[in-house]
Amino acid sequence: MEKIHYRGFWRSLNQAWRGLHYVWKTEGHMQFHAFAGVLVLAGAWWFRLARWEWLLLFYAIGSVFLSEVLNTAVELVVDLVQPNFHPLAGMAKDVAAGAVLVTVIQAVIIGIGLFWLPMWRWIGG
Ligand SMILES: Nc1ncnc2c1ncn2[C@@H]1O[C@H](COP(=O)(O)OP(=O)(O)OP(=O)(O)O)[C@@H](O)[C@H]1O
Repeated sequence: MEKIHYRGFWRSLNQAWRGLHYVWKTEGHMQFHAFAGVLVLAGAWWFRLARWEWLLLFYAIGSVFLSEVLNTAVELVVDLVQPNFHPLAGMAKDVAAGAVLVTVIQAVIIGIGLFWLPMWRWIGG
């Protein structure tokens, strides 16, 4: 019984990983978000941000990744159920894209809030 649970766990993990791999391969935006995330974390290291600031950045970056993954899932389902043009299909995709925009705006606001002071000091302001 335990063994079946164990196998189920690894299979689920493998399926989730396959989903993430699909998003990475097919969504150029995801690669851009990852690149931006790495830059932001490098900035956090450079400016020696506090631990709580790192946590906030991870939260912001994770939110963007999460919304992009869910957006891709919505696009796939919409294309599956409505491959032809339909206003509702388009709106469903637009709404899902709106979720990504919300998290990106949130991340930008968090980034500005955390970085403006260290950057201001760094440029000698
Ligand atoms: N079946 C459809 N019916 C009507 N409009 C659609 C349909 N599919 C897509 N659209 C419109 O085209 C836009 C782009 O859809 P598409 O599937 O190309 O997403 P995408 O450009 O790949 O998005 P992303 O860049 O986030 O991956 C949607 O936001 C929607 O407005």
